[in-house]
Amino acid sequence: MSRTRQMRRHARKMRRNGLQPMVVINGDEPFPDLAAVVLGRLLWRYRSELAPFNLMATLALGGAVLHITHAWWWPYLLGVTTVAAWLLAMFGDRLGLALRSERLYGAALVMSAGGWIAAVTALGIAFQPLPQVLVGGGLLLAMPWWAHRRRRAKVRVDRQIAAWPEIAQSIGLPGSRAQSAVVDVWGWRARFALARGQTIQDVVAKVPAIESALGTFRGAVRVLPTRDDKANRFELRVLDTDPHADAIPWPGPSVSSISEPIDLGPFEDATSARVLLLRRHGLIGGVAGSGKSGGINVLMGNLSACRDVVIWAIDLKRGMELQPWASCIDRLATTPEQARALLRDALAVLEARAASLATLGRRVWEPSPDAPALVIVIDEYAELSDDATESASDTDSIARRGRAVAVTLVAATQRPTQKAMGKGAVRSQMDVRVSFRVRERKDVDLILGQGMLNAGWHAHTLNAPGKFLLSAPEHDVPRRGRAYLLTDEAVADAASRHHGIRPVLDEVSRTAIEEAHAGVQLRTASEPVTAETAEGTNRPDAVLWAMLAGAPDEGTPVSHLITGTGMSRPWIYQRLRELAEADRVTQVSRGRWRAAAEHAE
Ligand SMILES: Nc1ncnc2c1ncn2[C@@H]1O[C@H](COP(=O)(O)OP(=O)(O)OP(=O)(O)O)[C@@H](O)[C@H]1O
Repeated sequence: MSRTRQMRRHARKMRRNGLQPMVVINGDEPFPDLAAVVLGRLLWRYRSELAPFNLMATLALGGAVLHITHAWWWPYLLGVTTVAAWLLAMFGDRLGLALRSERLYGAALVMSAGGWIAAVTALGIAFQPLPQVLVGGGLLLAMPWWAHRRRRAKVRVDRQIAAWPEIAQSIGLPGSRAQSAVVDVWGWRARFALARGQTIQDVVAKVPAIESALGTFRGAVRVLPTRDDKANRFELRVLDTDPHADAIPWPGPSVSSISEPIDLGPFEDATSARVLLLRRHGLIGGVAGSGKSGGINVLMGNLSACRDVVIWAIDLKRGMELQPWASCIDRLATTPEQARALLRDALAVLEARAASLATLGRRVWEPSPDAPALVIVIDEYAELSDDATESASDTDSIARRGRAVAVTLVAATQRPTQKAMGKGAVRSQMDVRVSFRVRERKDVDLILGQGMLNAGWHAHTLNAPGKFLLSAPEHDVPRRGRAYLLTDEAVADAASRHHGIRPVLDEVSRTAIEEAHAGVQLRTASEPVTAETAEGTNRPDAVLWAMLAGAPDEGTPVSHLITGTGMSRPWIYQRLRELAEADRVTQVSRGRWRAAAEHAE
């Protein structure tokens, strides 16, 4: 056995015994052998950084050989390169190039490398200025590679994983080994296999030692069971940055359907706080300034991106909070009367849907763009129960019976006391509870449910706006989350993007509302409604018709129809479409409408 192999065996044995091997150079050992080993190690360790030089060398060698053996191949090489670059630019995301810039870089690299090798195949490696182009172009294209954040993070993780056997040895978990690792926005996570007899509890007990060995900040390491729940596996999450250190900008909607769980923001371990709202009601609580409205913005950003949800909203703070979403809200109530009418209509929808399901022999309403779920968002619920006390029985019925027919209530309030929540059972029907910071310990039980404070749900200790605890059927342990923050621009941008995809209520629900407005459905021309009589009834359809029938020759602008009826733009357009189909209204000019001549007053 050579001396080098003997030394390596010795070093391995020392490592097994928890000792660091030392390199001893003695006179007998040929120096070049050792230098080659060190060089080999360095090349391997820095292989990612050196990849551009590797590629350049491979291209030079490959080109030189091809020129000698297959010089006539150059047109094929060029063709293959062009197709490969195009495929990469179009479908590179399937190969893990998630960003457009990454795909374009990949395509540019393939095109340059392929173009160069085709040129060398045809003309030879010494043809001027091909060698200069290789070096210059290679260095230029290497810059983005060296600068790429995710690549650098991956290299760092690979090195930490490679060092794991030594770390495991020194913290008393010898024999555990890494199986896979991925880099994410906040850091990295890896799956580990444990040695015989070791348990996940052993690893949890070693978390501070792992943090020290990896050189992270305190609290950066989480140890979790793996998805398959195997007793001899664990997942290690390592955070490079504390996800809750700063406000977290909203990355955009996480859903396109109400049947998917909505991402409210990351938990401290950087996993997403995702929660399903379909067939559930939600309660959002917390003191003024704790971030409730921010939480509602995240919900609105996601709900408005769903083609199978119609959003109604009640905002008795004069629509201050929800007004920016008005273009996506099918119906927005900002006065107690409008709120009462809205809830009455929601109950009518609920009952009609229940009857329709019974007729069809179906148990639940499956939301789709043609039969959307109805989500009613109520900002500051206490104001509703103060100013519209008669609505309590409607909200109660919706809370108790809304689930099967996909009519959902989401209520925000500072303190959901029995008084603030009205007399009914609304609070007890809320399956999703989000608690932002509360003032007093006893408020925890008010928002999250009896006994939650003692079970460790300490919402009174949340220390920054937007931080929350989430209780839902799939979230039964207290974990701190931080809601994404939507700036005013993000709200305006999302509202204008989602405005065009908003669905309207289905036929069953619309008919139910119209029937609930008994006596004030759209009148025929023979029984016209005047603006005065219609206003007295506060019925949007009737007001709309009265405004159209009394419109001047140049028509009434849609903006006036919105203000007059108190309804949303989509609602107005839907009605105008229906009336136009029945030849009852005409569009005089862009955005101006009036009743058809024979119906006008
Ligand atoms: N997720 C968040 N991340 C960071 N900062 C936030 C977050 N949510 C809210 N804030 C900050 O806290 C301030 C108050 O938030 P917000 O208006 O949402 O509170 P609120 O609980 O709705 O208060 P109120 O009941 O008075 O309306 C905001 O102006 C914002 O600067």
